Amino acid sequence: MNSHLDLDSRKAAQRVGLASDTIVIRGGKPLTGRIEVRGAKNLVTKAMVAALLADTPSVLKGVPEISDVHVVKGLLEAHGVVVDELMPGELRLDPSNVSSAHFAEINAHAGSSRIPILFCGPLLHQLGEAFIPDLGGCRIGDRPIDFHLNALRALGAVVEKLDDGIHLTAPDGLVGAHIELPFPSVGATEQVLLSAVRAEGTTELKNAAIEPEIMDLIAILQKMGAIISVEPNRVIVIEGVKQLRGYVHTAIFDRNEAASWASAALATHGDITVGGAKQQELMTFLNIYRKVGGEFEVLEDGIRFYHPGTPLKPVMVETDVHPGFMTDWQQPLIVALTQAEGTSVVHETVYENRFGFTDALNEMGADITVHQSGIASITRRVPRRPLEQAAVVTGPTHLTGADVRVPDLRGGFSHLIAALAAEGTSTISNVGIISRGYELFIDKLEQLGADFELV
Ligand SMILES: CC(=O)N[C@H]1[C@@H](OP(=O)(O)OP(=O)(O)OC[C@H]2O[C@@H](n3ccc(=O)[nH]c3=O)[C@H](O)[C@@H]2O)O[C@H](CO)[C@@H](O)[C@@H]1O
Ligand SMILES: C=C(OP(=O)(O)O)C(=O)O
Repeated sequence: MNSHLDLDSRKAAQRVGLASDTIVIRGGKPLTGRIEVRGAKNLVTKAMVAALLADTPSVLKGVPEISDVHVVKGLLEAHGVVVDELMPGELRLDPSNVSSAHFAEINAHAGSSRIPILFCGPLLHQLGEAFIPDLGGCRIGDRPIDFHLNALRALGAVVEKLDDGIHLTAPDGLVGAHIELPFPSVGATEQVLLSAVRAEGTTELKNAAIEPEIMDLIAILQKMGAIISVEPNRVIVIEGVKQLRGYVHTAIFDRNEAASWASAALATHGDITVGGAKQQELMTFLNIYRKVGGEFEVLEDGIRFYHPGTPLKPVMVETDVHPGFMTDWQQPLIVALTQAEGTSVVHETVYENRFGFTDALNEMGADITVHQSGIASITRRVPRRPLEQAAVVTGPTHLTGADVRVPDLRGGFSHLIAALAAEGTSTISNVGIISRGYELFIDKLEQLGADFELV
């Protein structure tokens, strides 16, 4: 992360109630107990943007206390949307008085999250122009926005690059188009949905992403009055409508947070019930969890994940778009794999630089080798991508405490788990970043019996 993000992460930490940016963990104690997960970071933030498309207020339920929500709230408010918290986790978003924002106000959020790029379509519909600040999000690869901009241009937008962001106009309004994404990008699919939904005419999107969070966004847009059909083979057809109304919606649970706590249970020999987790959206994760030797029990209101006490087994994992194994799940799982008996291979096929966090794990005693150009294998299912990487994890290894600095959201969570599993004391700095996507994680660690202090 660059220093700008570090500063942002410190601000984020304060906003979500973290008194400190550094945590000292005394490891070697299993995490046990129950915690709850609420709405997904990767849906809630987009649902908040969708509210901007309506002419009446929306109510979003299950909103987690994470810093990315604060960033989007700030951007919406800068555009005149009134955001009220009706009760904890329930936001009312009123777009009745949408107006242009001062660039300084928007720019205050530069480098904080990736969500600002999704304001393009809604702002073009509401105001006829959009200023978008430079994006943030985890530095796990180049993260270009070419698919977004090409899709917007296909719909009729004119994009002008500025020194510190982009400016868009749509002189003839947005008009439906045929768009094919080079890769089923989550963000670019959402970009097309949020832009085409009020465009004139029909848009056909090929090679669309179909993550559960995208399906939830489509459900929200349908509640608002949109006509969107999800067809076979990653095709989404959007018939533009003139007007949309507000929605009332409970966000899909955060499957990435749930999978992270599941891996924490395995890595620490623990037993964690994740309230709010559901089986269907985690099916691919649960298969790998079972292959590694982790046990789980699907409950009415959550899933219990636990280490059965028998040795863990190595696995081969290929990250992929949905319904594949999500790229955001590999980092915490790799900590558990350091305890498996044998050699695991994790192929990262979505991002080109997502194993930086393994350096700190090696400092703690793990045996992980990253192959920057990936590894070919005849047993591979996911086609090789030019920029992919692979991590070879040999276990079991004895982890001992170390001083580490959080590099990004998921990598940071994996450092927390490693420190909790390790013998001795670890000092982890820059933990504010973890608040981007893990609601009240300090409280949850406390609930699960972790031995730590904030300094
Ligand atoms: C806020 C949010 O929802 N973040 C998620 C979203 O990120 P995000 O929406 O940014 O991820 P994408 O699916 O767009 O990115 C996938 C791949 O496509 C590439 N790409 C993307 C857009 C583009 O214009 N050009 C391009 O080349 C990216 O560099 C990456 O290699 O999906 C990712 C993949 O499931 C998750 O890891 C992130 O947690
Ligand atoms: C990469 C992630 O998020 P973002 O796209 O918000 O950076 C993530 O959630 O792991």
